[in-house]
Order: sequence, then C-alpha cells, then structure tokens
Amino acid sequence: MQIQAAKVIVTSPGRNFVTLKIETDQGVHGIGDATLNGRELSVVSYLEDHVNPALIGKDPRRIEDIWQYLYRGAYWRRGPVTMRAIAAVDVALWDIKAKMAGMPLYQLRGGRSRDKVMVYGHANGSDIGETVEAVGEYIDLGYKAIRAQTGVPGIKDAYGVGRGKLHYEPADAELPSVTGWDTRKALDYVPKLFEKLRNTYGYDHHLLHDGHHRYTPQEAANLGKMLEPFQLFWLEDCTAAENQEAFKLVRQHTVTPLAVGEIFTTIWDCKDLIQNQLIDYIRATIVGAGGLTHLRRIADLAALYQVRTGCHGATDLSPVTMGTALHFDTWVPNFGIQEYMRHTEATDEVFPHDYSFADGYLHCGETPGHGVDIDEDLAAKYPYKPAYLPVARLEDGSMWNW
Ligand SMILES: O=C(O)C(=O)C[C@H](O)[C@H](O)CO
Ligand SMILES: [Mg+2]
Repeated sequence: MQIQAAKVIVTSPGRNFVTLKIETDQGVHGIGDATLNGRELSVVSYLEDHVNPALIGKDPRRIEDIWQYLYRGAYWRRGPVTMRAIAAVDVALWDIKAKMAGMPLYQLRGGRSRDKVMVYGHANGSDIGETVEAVGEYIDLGYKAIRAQTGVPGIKDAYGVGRGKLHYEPADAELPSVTGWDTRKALDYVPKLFEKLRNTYGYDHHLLHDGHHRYTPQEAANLGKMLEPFQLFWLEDCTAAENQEAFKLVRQHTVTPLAVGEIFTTIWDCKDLIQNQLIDYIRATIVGAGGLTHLRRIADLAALYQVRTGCHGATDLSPVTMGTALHFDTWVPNFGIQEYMRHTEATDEVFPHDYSFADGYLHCGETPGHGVDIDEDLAAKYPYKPAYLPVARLEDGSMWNW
C-alpha cells in the first residue's frame, strides 16, 4: 500500500482552516487539520514544500515510522509550525488506518472508556450581568460545564468577550487589532463574576475561567485564592508557562485546580508541570501537539501523576481536530473534559462530520475513521482571508500577553 498524493486545502468558511488530504493507491483517503491561527500559510508551505513530496510512495500504515521520520528527520525539533504539520499527517494516516480496518478510530486506541464526552462551552458578556445571563443560556442548552469570561470596566476588549452568543472568533482583522489589559481592574472584577454566578445558579454546574497568560505568578496565586469559595473546575493559563518553576508559587497559595497547555507542542513542554504535579489538567491537543500518536504519550505521562486531559477545542481547531479529539477522549482513561466552541454553519457544511451534541456531552460517531471529511467543491468557494489574533497593551502602551 502506498501514498499516492498529498494535498493541502485552504478554506475560509468564516475563518481560515488548513487541511491535509492524503490519498492512497487503494482508493482510501484520510484528512488531517493543520490550522495555526493567524500563521496559517507558514504551515501550508511547511507541508507543500517540505513534507508532502517525502510522503509519496511511503506505506501509510507505518504511522509511527512516518511520525519519527518527520520529527527526527527535520533536525529542527518542536515548534507550532512543525508540530501542526506532523499532526496533520498523523491524523490523516490514522483516519486511513481506521477506514481500512472498518472501525471508528477509538476502537484502534483500545475501545471505549466512557459512553460520552463532557464538554464545556464559552459564556461571555461585556459585563457581569451579561455573562451571568449567557451562563444561564448555556445551562438551558444542557451544558454541565461552562467557561465564564467577562468584559472588565476600564479594559478595552478584555479577552474572551465575543460578539455573538454561541460563536467566539478573535482572529478578525487583516492586521492585529489592539486590545487593553489592566490586572488591578481584572483582579477586582473577576471574583465578583463568580460570586454572582454561584449566588444565581448554585453549585450544580462546573465553572471554568481562562486567565490567558496575563497574570504574574503572584497575581495568579492571588486570583486562585480569591476564586476558591466558588469551586472552579479549573483556572486556565493563570500565568505564562515558559518559566514553569513559577507554577510552584501559584500552587503553594491556592487549591483552585489549574489547567495549562493549549500552546504546548510536545511532551517536553508538559513534562515538568506534570511530574511536579503543578497542574491538574493538561490542555495539549491533537492539532497542537503532533497528532494522536504524540498526544497519547502526553496523556499516559499525565496519568502517572493523576493529571487529567482537557483538550483545547476553540473554533480555530477545525472539525477534523474536534472529531479526532472525541475519539481520543472516548478512549483516554484519564479524561477530564473537552472544550467545545461551536463552529459556524458554513464551517460545518464544509466539514461534514458524524459527531453530535446532546445534554452537555459530545458523542463521537461510529463511521470508520475519525468521522470527518471535507467537501472540496464547497471549500473552494471560501478563499483564504488574512486574519490575525489581537495584541494586548497596557494603559501606558507597553505590550502585554494577549
Ligand atoms: O479556547 C481557549 O481556551 C483559548 O484560549 C482560545 C485561544 O485564544 C485561541 O485558540 C487562539 O487562537
Ligand atoms: Mg485558553
């Protein structure tokens, strides 16, 4: 069996997605997601110029060997561009293998560990009142877990505050737009949101919050401590995770559970936080961290330390990643939760898929493979549109973490 063709499809049904399609001499094809929000074309070039030519003629069943060939063979290791390209190849090959086996992907991983996958949705509003209302709408939709973000008086376009109710899309400008940040104001306002949420809806639902790398370790510890009475499911990216020693300070001061890892690209980024038990949930995901082959290693390491998974699932991860993540989530023993931001209808049409949402849970389908495909004719109707994530600046003009 041989790989006959590998092509990259760029489409923008509301936002940009990069998809790799691998075709075999047996008529079976597989697809993988290679989307890197705001830097999409760099992965297109990595695949078209440096990876795809080397795939032709290879045996698509040798997934592990091809993974190692692309990782070790590049010499230049890790990084978001390399690892997304590898992830796209890896997922397309697993799709092919599962289709050849006539099985849904989770069966090849070892079968079901659970019946359904608990997800969290994104509730946001321009102030506490609006966010409380948005959380209520998610509760009405059946969600068991909800991430709550609020605008903060005095901060221009605080992180996480979308324009629509169910869809949140920060990458919306041809050049990065400038948003603001002020830790003092956020530390005063955010705990009040969670107090109001618990007073309004009680403690039956899981609540989550994303600090989006903005607090210093001391400020993050302070926030975690102030949020303790409201029993969050997790506080995410409370401080930047380049210097992972910093998490010791956060951990010493708060028992609020911590989640990190949506920008991690390999097990090496996760290792110290996991082994030192400085986090409770690892957010690495299929497209970000080298595909199913590599994410499974991260999950197994995490299991040794009672760290659970919480795969990133924002809208910049295509339905291909969501479908594959759901097969992973259905199998992985140390599952925690799955993020689920709904894609737009146009995106769902371009990527027909068999997963479905009911009562706060996502269910992966039983179609052989990962259950997601791409309608190439429809995809061609939505050409690439440059779109960037915003940047953040403090009031005095200093650059800050977006
Ligand atoms: O979903 C989250 O937790 C995020 O932080 C979303 C990110 O801002 C988004 O994926 C960036 O492209
Ligand atoms: Mg996040």
